[in-house]
Amino acid sequence: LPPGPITLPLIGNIPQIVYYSWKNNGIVPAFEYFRKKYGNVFTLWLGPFPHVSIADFETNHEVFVKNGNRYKDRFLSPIFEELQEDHGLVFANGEKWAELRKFTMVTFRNMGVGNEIMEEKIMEELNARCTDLDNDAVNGRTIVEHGKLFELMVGSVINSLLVGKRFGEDNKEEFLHIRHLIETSNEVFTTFDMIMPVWVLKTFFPARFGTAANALNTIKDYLGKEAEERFENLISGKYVLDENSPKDYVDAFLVKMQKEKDHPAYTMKSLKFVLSDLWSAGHDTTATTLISGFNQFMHHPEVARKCREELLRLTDGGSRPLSLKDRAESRYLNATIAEIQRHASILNVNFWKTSDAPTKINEYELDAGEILTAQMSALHVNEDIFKDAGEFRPERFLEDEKLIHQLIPFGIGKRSCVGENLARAELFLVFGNLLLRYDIQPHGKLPSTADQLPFSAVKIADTSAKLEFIKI
Ligand code: HEM
Repeated sequence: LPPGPITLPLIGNIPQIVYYSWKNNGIVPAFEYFRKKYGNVFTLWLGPFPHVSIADFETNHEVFVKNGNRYKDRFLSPIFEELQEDHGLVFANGEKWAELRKFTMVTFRNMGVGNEIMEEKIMEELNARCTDLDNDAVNGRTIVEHGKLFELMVGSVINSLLVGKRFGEDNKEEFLHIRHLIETSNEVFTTFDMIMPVWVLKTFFPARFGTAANALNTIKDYLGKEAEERFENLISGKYVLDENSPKDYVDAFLVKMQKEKDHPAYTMKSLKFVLSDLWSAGHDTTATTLISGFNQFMHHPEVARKCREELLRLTDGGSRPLSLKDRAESRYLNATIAEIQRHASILNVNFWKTSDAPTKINEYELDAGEILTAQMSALHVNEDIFKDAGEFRPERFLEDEKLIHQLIPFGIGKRSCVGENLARAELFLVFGNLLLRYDIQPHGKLPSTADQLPFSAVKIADTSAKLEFIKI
């Protein structure tokens, strides 16, 4: 195995991980400490299990892209293996997962490239939120809790793309209910539940196991109810599918279901799991990136100003909205979004992958079944790649145009993000058009740009401050 700290019997490197996380104030700085000491590929033992982290681009590319077929399996925690029954996209492996991943990517691509549904839905949502902001303005200023604004906006876009319904004033409660279900489920699943064998949970903690199972089923059933209704209407002839132009993800899935009647991936049960995964994986990630970005702008108004200058130039002084067609020419905005994503690096600890055959990484020969991961957050603070990594400086991507290829906020290889195209479109259109329409300033205290949960697996942005949106 690649080098790492000295391991102790049974507890492995847990004492060192805890100590260096505490000393450096977070898991990511602890990873950077280990990387500097042991190299870009290092092993940490979680109890009796070794984990190999890869924190540079070249090795990640070699392992997860060039030899990607060997690393397509996600390491699944026993409770997820039991509850997901190999359904869905995030906590599943095998042929059904591969088929659904391909279908989802093609469907999103068709929505984006073929007929621009994606851009239309994002802009419809953005325009509706801007109308609300303008209606609430007092003396041209609207005070906004930006955490809530972006959570609702992103939730609306996903819901609209998946089941064709955005959240307006009349059905905002539905959004809050979905948020509540996802938050409850996040609270229910602790590290303890993730590592315990299912028989232990079922035998000694049956109530706890029941609560976890219930939380997952409730989300799935709630998010799947629109699809269920549509399916029933389709069977009874009340709903007619347009095969050539499905209006959302559920339509596309139902078309496929009719064509592939015997395929185990295309069933109503499978659809419910997929909808739930797309919602959960696509919501917090995108909303957190938007919130982190605006928090950065409050500390770096000169960056917001430079983006605006570029956008005004591209849109003839703001006489039209920014569109995805402007992407190639928005060099400064693209560099800024890259720097926002580098700092926002959603996962402090990336999902683990297992290899299905013995492999060689650099000079190390790894057995089949070893656990590996592209440790993205560690890569994004790797000083050998991103000099002065703690600084927020979009210019770094303009000074060295190849640098952007070393940034992997959506992961790398066969398990990289399925929603990357959608997320990139959302980030570009929302950041760009809001900067074009509003001068945005802090209201009261400045939001923090630091991760609010540096000891957890997922990053959380500061949503406690308020912002002022001043129409330009
Ligand atoms: C800025 C926004 C987003 C970021 C930073 C992000 C990041 C990621 C990352 C890091 C992974 C795991 C990669 C790995 O295991 O190595 C992932 C997986 C995934 N993401 Fe995203 N994501 C974003 C938005 C979305 C959206 C909008 C959707 C869908 C609507 C989505 C759906 C998924 C799914 C389904 C997976 C699992 C893919 C698989 O295992 O095959 N994500 N994402």
